[in-house]
Amino acid sequence: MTYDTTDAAGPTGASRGGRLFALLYGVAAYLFFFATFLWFIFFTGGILLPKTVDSGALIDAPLPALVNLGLIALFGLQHSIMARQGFKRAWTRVVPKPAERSTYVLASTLVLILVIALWQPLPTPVWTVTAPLPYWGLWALFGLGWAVLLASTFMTDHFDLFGLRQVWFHYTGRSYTPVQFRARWLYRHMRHPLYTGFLIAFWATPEMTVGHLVLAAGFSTYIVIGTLCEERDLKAFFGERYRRYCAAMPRYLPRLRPWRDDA
Ligand SMILES: C[S@@+](CC[C@H](N)C(=O)[O-])C[C@H]1O[C@@H](n2cnc3c(N)ncnc32)[C@H](O)[C@@H]1O
Repeated sequence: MTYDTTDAAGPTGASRGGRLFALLYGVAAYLFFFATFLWFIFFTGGILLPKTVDSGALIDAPLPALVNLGLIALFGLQHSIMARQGFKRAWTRVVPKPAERSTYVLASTLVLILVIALWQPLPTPVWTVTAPLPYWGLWALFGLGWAVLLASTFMTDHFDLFGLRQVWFHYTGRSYTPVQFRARWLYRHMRHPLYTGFLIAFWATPEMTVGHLVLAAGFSTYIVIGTLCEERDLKAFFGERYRRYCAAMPRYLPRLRPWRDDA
């Protein structure tokens, strides 16, 4: 899982210009992702934008719900395939290793833009909450979900997750070291707080439509499948300690008593 950036010819043999280019590429991919993700939050909440989960033009396609499910499947396939070790080995013959994660981030951003742009609104109401207390409570949960998600990225390694740490190490001539197992803050109470944040944000809405339901159910299904794949990889990578963590801690719902590794 490490790659050497300290050979005699310079980090991975790359020139200073090449390393600077990789760094700028990584930063650009990160900013592009972040802006798109903010857009996705507003899209999901149906806030301010002309095209949201519940509005915008229909494209000329039969069964709009199938178009939406296809978009979510595309998102899932891109995420799952590009995260596999075999794919990474093949892919890094084309893309320099230090920029591999940034390229993943860039590809994810492009697919997310496709989801937003081609999403088919299905505005038939499923539930509508108008009483002030639950109405604002659901909006608060919506905000809480995204906040938990963002905060969780900093509880493992935000900068590694989005490829910045990799291009920075490359730029400064340091060898890459993978992020170690972490169980701090929310991760001391549950295994997947980031995914819990997603689940809360997708389902907490005072106005659930058929289109929003397809979004919430589709992405929730992907999250469950993605969790299983991720855990399989993490057990192989982190070993016995992660197995103990899985055996003791719940996946998505917090356990009050924090995790203690007594081994
Ligand atoms: C999108 S994040 C989701 C993390 C976690 N599944 C969650 O929902 O909070 C996926 C990355 O987090 C890393 N990761 C997950 N759990 C971790 C832990 N306890 N310590 C360190 N890294 C972890 C994985 O290696 C993976 O690259």
